Amino acid sequence: MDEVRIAERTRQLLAERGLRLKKSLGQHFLTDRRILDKMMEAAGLGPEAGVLEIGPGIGALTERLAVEAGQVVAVELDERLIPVLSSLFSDQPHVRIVQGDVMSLDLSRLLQDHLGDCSRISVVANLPYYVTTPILMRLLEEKLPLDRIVIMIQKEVAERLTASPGSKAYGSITVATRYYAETEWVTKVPAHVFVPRPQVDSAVIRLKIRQRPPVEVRDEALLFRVIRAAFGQRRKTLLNALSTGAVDGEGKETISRVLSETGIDPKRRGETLSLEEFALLSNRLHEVTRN
Ligand SMILES: C[S@@+](CC[C@H](N)C(=O)[O-])C[C@H]1O[C@@H](n2cnc3c(N)ncnc32)[C@H](O)[C@@H]1O
Repeated sequence: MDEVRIAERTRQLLAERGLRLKKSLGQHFLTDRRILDKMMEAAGLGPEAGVLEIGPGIGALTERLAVEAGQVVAVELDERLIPVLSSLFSDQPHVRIVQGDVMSLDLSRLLQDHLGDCSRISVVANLPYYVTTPILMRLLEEKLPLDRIVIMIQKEVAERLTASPGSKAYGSITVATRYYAETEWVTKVPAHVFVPRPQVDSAVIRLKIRQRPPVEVRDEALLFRVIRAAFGQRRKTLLNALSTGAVDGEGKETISRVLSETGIDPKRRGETLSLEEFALLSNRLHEVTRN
């Protein structure tokens, strides 16, 4: 089906059910088959693969996942969409629809209950934009048994997640994400392929979850505090940004010593540091402040 026909079908389905879309829930439905093709290619599914979809809407992506994956569990917050989804997949027992908020559900349990028999599990989703970052950080920080995450998100956020050190888009979320996953750009998605059309462009990115972090870190929580502090005051030098007490109350003297011992120029700005340098810094800080 081409884009215009899918868009028509989407509008018709919504009209038949008397559904008015909720902007507050980020309800923009995808109508472009070629974008779905690219998402499927990036996800590399198969009969042994299980998929968690977040926000199935009226099932544009779910229909493709049902064909390409062995098991699918799709979590939708909007109760009004559940009957639409249930009737669409009533004869496909390998697709389970769960009503709930992905931010409060027990995801580890959900994956175990529905996808426990799959040899690998991916998240594939066109995420609601108002809650993209919290969802992504939850998926990563909980260390769920995931292999890949293929998500459509706001283009600016995709640029942040795939940015290089020193670039304008590089931020604390770039570094934090890199600790858990290898992040790649898949494709840009123009606003006109959605019904209704959002105000911003989107993009699809892929995260390959790492078996183990690429750097050795003594204290993960401290690493993330250092990253947040360094980016919290982007205009300041590293020495000044980290000496405001934001990292465990440490003052200028300790921070200066740690920077000199790790060979990191105190005049650099936080946004130029790589994950490896943040790890070096937080490990040294851990040693110095522990003794
Ligand atoms: C951008 S739409 C994607 C719809 C569909 N997957 C598509 O591609 O056409 C996001 C969907 O996420 C749902 N949603 C919003 N917040 C949610 C949450 N906290 N938990 C689960 N689903 C949510 C919305 O109701 C909406 O259906």
